[in-house]
Amino acid sequence: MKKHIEVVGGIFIRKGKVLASMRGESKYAYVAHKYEFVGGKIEAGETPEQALTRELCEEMGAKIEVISHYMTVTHEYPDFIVTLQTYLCRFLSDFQVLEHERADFLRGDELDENNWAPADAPIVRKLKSELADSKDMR
Ligand SMILES: Nc1nc2c([nH]c(=O)n2[C@H]2C[C@H](O)[C@@H](COP(=O)(O)OP(=O)(O)OP(=O)(O)O)O2)c(=O)[nH]1
Repeated sequence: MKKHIEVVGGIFIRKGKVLASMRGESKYAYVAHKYEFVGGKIEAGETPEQALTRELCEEMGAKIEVISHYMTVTHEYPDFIVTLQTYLCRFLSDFQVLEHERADFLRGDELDENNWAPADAPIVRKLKSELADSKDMR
């Protein structure tokens, strides 16, 4: 049976642009050099919010506020199954790109699900349509 992992990702929107962090090399080719939401695996005993706060400190040296749940998807990869919970967040401090290959703030019209980890595609599509439609997301 495939391993099922629980992952949390933070969605940071600034001036209508979404933070997209690019993973570097990976033993799984389908996520290598793809954009993802900054975050990682939820450890035993952690809430998703606690995991996000810990991961943002580790990966970006940042303090954050978790605002609200955005969307959860479950996706089956060739080697494992991931349930990815995403939350809208905001930075309470500066941040640095410590563990990713790069990080970019992308406009809605620059969000292309093909550049993202495959599990993220439905979330990227929702963000793209909401950024196009609504001023609330800005
Ligand atoms: N962080 C993150 N991971 C994602 C996303 N989409 C997606 O498929 N994943 C996958 C890639 C990884 O295989 C897995 C997350 O594991 P990870 O390696 O980042 O977790 P971690 O930071 O706890 O790392 P580690 O302790 O295992 O080294 O989930 C996403 O948007 N954000």
